[in-house]
Amino acid sequence: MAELVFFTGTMDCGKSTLALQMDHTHSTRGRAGLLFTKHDRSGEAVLSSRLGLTKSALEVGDDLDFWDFVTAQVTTGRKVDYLICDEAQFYTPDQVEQLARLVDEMGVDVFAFGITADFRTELFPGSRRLIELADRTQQLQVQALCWCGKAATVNARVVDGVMVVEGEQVVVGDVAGPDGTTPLVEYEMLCRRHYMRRMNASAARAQALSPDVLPFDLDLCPVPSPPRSPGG
Ligand SMILES: Nc1ncnc2c1ncn2[C@@H]1O[C@H](COP(=O)(O)OP(=O)(O)O)[C@@H](O)[C@H]1O
Ligand SMILES: Cc1cn([C@H]2C[C@H](O)[C@@H](COP(=O)(O)O)O2)c(=O)[nH]c1=O
Repeated sequence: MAELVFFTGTMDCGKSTLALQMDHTHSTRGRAGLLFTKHDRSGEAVLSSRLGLTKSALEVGDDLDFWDFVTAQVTTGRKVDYLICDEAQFYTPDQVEQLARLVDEMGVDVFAFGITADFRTELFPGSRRLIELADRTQQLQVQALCWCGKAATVNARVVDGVMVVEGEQVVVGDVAGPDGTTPLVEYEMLCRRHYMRRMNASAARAQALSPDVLPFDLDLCPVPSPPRSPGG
């Protein structure tokens, strides 16, 4: 029975690696698949893992109709057993519905990979529809960690070193601005507590070094006595 599965987790938890592994596993058993991605950080029409593996893929534009595309392929004699859909948070809800239809009416397995929520902790529209429609939503096993050591659950956006909670929903990560310089937009995975306190790693370091927050318990931190005057 074909399935629509949504593999999810924070950024940097191994989703694209798993996407490439699943493609490998299925294709080496003679199954025919198509790979799709959208706004991969390595560029257009490529599915890349931080572990270094990359594979060419079809870039998903907002006007792509998965149903029309795949049924056209099948009509011309191409076998399509499964789809690998990376960065699926960026797909439109309509596209997610087309994927579900391919599962139900064409028996095509759809393996979708993506983050659920943006840097404001709001669901991406594509991810919301996937959660609503998937046969299974599976959390990846390798969790990213917050700087404090706890499991990270939130993708925070950091612009020029400072965590922000306002801005465009879609900004591909780890890129300099259009002029190639600033602002540098990065993402940092945080636990909820530190996200709520707006405390990413550099803010925590700055606070630890600040004299304003040095401990003020006299037993733990005695005030040094003034120097004794000679002969006094
Ligand atoms: N040099 C490395 N050695 C081992 N694992 C690495 C290395 N660099 C990144 N990783 C692992 O790669 C995973 C991120 O891979 P990727 O598939 O690109 O993530 P995602 O698609 O979820 O953003 C993380 O689990 C990270 O621990
Ligand atoms: C939180 C958040 C992320 N993005 C972008 C940044 C990356 O390009 C992708 C996630 O890719 P990954 O393979 O899971 O690392 O999403 C964004 O555009 N907006 C956000 O709020």
